Parts: sequence; C-alpha cells; structure tokens
Amino acid sequence: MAISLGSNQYGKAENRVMRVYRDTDRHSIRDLNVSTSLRGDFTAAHLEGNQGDVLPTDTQKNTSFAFAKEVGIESPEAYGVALGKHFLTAAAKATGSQIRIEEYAWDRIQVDGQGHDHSFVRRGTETRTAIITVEGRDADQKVWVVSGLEDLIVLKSTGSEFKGFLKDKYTTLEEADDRIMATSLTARWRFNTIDGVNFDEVYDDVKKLCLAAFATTYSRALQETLYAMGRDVLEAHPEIDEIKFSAPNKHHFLYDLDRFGLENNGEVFIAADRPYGLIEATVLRDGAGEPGEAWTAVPSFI
Ligand SMILES: O=c1[nH]c(=O)c2[nH]c(=O)[nH]c2[nH]1
Repeated sequence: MAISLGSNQYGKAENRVMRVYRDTDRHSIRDLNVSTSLRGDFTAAHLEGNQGDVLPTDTQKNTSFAFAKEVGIESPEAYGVALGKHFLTAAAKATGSQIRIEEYAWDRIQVDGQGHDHSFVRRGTETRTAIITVEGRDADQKVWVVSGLEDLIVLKSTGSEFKGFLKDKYTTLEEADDRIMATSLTARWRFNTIDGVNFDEVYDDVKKLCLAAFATTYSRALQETLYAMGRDVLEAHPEIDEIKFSAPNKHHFLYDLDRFGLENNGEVFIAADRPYGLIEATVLRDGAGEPGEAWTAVPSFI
C-alpha cells in the first residue's frame, strides 16, 4: 500500500503581542493575538527528519514580536501583510503563509469626561452580577443584596511599579519602576439596605469609581490599587458596607528584542496567560453590619 504525505502546514499559534506607542505622554496600544503558519514543500521534515527547510515556529514567534517594533502595528492588516510576505522570503521552501490575527479593542478610561492618557478598558467584556439572599419571613425576614461585576478588563501602560518587595534565595523577579499593569477585575459589593436604592445607578457609579481609581492611582502594587478602588466606593456610597475584589495580575513581559538589534523601550510586550498573580482584598466600613448569609452563595474568595 502506497502512503504519501498530504497537505500540511506549521507555525506558531496565539502570540500575544502587545504594542505600546509611547512617543508622547498620551500612549496608545494595539493588542493582538497572532498566529502564523507556513505551507510548502516540507516533505523532508515529515519523511526524513530533516529540518533544513524548516523556519522554526520559535523564529516565527520572534518575528511576530520584532515586527511589532520594526514595522509597527498601524493596522492588523498592514502588519499581517508585512509578516506574511517576510516569511516567504525567509523560508525558501514556503509557497504560502497565513497570518491570523485577532485584535482586542481597548477604549480609554474616562476620568472627569476625558479619555485618560495611559489607562484603558477592554471594550464590552464585563458581566453584571447580583446575588440576593432571603432568610425567614414576616417581621424577621432579612434580605441581603450583593451586586457585582466580573471580567472588567483594564490596563495601564505606565504609572505602575513593583519594588522593595521581600526577597529570599528563590527570588528572581527584578524590581520594576515602570511596568504594564493589567487585570480582569471581579468585584462584589454588599448593601446594608435595599430601601430606596437605585441599583442601576449604583452599578454604573461603582464601575466608574473603580475605573477612575485604577486610572489615577499611581500604583505601587495591584494591592494598593484595589484598596483605592474600595475606599472610593465606600466613601461615595453609604448604602454599601463592604466590597470584595479578585484581580488576576495579567502579566505583560517586555519582549527581549536586543537579540535582534532592536531597542525595546517599553514598547513590545508578550501578554502572558498563566500563571498569574491573584490579588484579592476586602475593603469594609468601620462598624459594617453583619454579612449574615450574604456571602454564603458567593463562590471562592468572593
Ligand atoms: O502588584 C503586584 N503585587 C504582587 O504581590 C506581586 N507579586 C509579583 O510577583 N508581582 C506583583 N505585583
């Protein structure tokens, strides 16, 4: 029985390329998920174990990041065309390349009606939540309302550091004076009353206050930013006794472009997936009323 190699292609999937344009204090960002693949005559790799014609997927990854700097990301299409053409010159046996790009859309965080210079919110990702717990009946009846939001994705391209931390023999993390800080925020806030509360208005305002605190707090750690958000919410809303946050630290690592003779002054980052720091905190009012059963229906920390 004759057996032969059929269609094949290979490449690097899901390069998470973050490009920051920081020529002025008003930054802009392009956030892409880039997958590259090459087709052509790669028979020798499949049949003979010969890699002589194979431009490694690792090189394709590096090129995706290097091009974010060298070519820039004016549009995903223009960047993709440059990348796709390049691979056909770099790999002689390639007869075709395909670059698939997903772009994540970010809006500037609005602070006092103005788009912030370096703080962004991912367009339309968050879910609003509400957990209502009722105990007993008649005069003894108790109602607890916990409102919340999930997956409010925010990023600031400067105005964040992390340094002076405890170090031991396993510490390798470098101190960061200026880093990207990003998280997918979950928050839940517990009301001390339901009388006369306009829950829609409160939701909008809590979200606005959290975004503004994220944007305007110079952050020495995500912990400090969460506390600032909680403080601002409790100060503005006497009907809320407690707010809990869960915030994955969505790490963005500077991509090492020195190796290709390119400078990277905080412009090209790889957005890491896992592992991530998970920072969680409760901010509560002095003399906060008893939570009763309010939190029992709420999964994990919050
Ligand atoms: O904001 C941060 N908080 C931490 O606790 C921490 N730990 C870490 O490695 N990076 C960070 N960043």
